[in-house]
Amino acid sequence: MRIFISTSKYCFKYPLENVTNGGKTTLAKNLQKHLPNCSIISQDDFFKPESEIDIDENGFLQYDVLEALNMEKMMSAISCWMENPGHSAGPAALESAQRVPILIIEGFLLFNYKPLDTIWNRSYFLTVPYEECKRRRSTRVYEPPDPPGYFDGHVWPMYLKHRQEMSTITWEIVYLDGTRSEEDLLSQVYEDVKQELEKQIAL
Ligand SMILES: Nc1ncnc2c1ncn2[C@@H]1O[C@H](COP(=O)(O)OP(=O)(O)O)[C@@H](O)[C@H]1O
Ligand SMILES: NC(=O)c1ccc[n+]([C@@H]2O[C@H](COP(=O)(O)O)[C@@H](O)[C@H]2O)c1
Repeated sequence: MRIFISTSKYCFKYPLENVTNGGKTTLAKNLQKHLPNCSIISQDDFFKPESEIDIDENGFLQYDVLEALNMEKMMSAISCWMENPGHSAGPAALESAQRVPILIIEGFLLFNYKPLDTIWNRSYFLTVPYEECKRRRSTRVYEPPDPPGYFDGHVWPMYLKHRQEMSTITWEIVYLDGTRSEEDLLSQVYEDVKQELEKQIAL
């Protein structure tokens, strides 16, 4: 997850990322309930249609790679928000930390996409162990649904590859244990965002 809080003076953006089913959508929505001028952009909304997804030698659709996503379209959505952050923000927004526009970008492949590198206030990465991730994934139905063997044959190996690529990242990422309760995770990130807001407002 990445969070971006914005107006021309105060800009806050927060990316939130994790392995599939790590809980980023849940956390982003919980945060939105507590942050009055908060928008969410979800990477999941930018998957290409099935007909444009590559298939590997095992017949698995290659959904867990950047090429499966229309990232240009997602960047346009982010630019759009930045040009006009938070629909309800007027000049009064700048006087109150509560009303400062905030953008949360949540996705499972954000940190290895170079154009997104520079624009964040804070970056979060939710982790969950293999067994828990596999268990949570088995309860979800995607369109198209996962065929047998998909988690071990595509999803998890792609996640490990992505984590490997992340080892070269130099900016700070806050790692969150995705097995903690929703309330705990919300409270940690909310406090963090509040502090960041107060710091920015004081500048
Ligand atoms: N902190 C948590 N503890 C236990 N289960 C969780 C937690 N957060 C989310 N979940 C569950 O995990 C599944 C995936 O959550 P979701 O937020 O959609 O993950 P993601 O967006 O990372 O794929 C859902 O069934 C959700 O209820
Ligand atoms: N939204 C879609 O079109 C679609 C289709 C098939 C699989 N998926 C899965 O979505 C996952 C990413 O989303 P989550 O992080 O919400 O689980 C990927 O692991 C991918 O395999 C999405």
